[in-house]
Amino acid sequence: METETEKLNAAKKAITHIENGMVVGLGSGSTSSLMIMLLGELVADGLQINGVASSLKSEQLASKLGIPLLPLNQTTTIDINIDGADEFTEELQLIKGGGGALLREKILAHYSDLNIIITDSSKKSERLGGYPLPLEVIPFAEQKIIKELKDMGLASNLRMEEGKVYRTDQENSILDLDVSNWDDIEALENLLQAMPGIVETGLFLNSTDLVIMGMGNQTFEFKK
Ligand SMILES: O=C[C@H](O)[C@H](O)[C@H](O)COP(=O)(O)O
Repeated sequence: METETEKLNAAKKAITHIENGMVVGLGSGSTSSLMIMLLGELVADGLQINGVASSLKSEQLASKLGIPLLPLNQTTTIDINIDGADEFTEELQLIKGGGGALLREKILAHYSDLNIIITDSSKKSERLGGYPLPLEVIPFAEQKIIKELKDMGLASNLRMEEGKVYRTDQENSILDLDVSNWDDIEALENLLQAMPGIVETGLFLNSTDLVIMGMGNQTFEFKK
């Protein structure tokens, strides 16, 4: 219950950054869903914005609430992008993709002028790796990638859902990688990005401008 309040308070704070006429990136996950619901209320009250969704789930929720949506390719700019995270540090580095939406989320973060992350207090960490790192991989190569990662000393699990291999919005697989013993996270990102078949990683190392974290009844901000 407290976690829900923390998420909601962070979402409330984040939407104060949204102004009339903006193009708004809509993140994915439970915290982003709260933000989209609040945004839906503002739109119903007359706020004029266009959203760009980072997942089919967020797209469906936003459509249901009457938030006008644009495909990314039809935008000239995304003024603000509001999204959640699975883990963050005070250096504004993140692990994302617990809900499998990391690829589109990373694309939106790249093309946005301002990136705001909203979380509850359980997401704050001294160093990344407490949460398994999601990797979006091409199914064709998933077993090869699992083996190569194992040879690098990295254990990974193929994500499953209801007894079947989980599929992303792009019909790819997710490997959840244990990076808790890996010290140099930047070097790891470079290694993973260089492996054919890994489409994207859930490491968001340089894109975030502001993290708004709910804690109890308060919110705390971490910025660059
Ligand atoms: O793929 C999912 C996203 O990266 C989410 O933003 C992340 O998993 C956090 O989700 P939640 O707000 O539900 O904790």
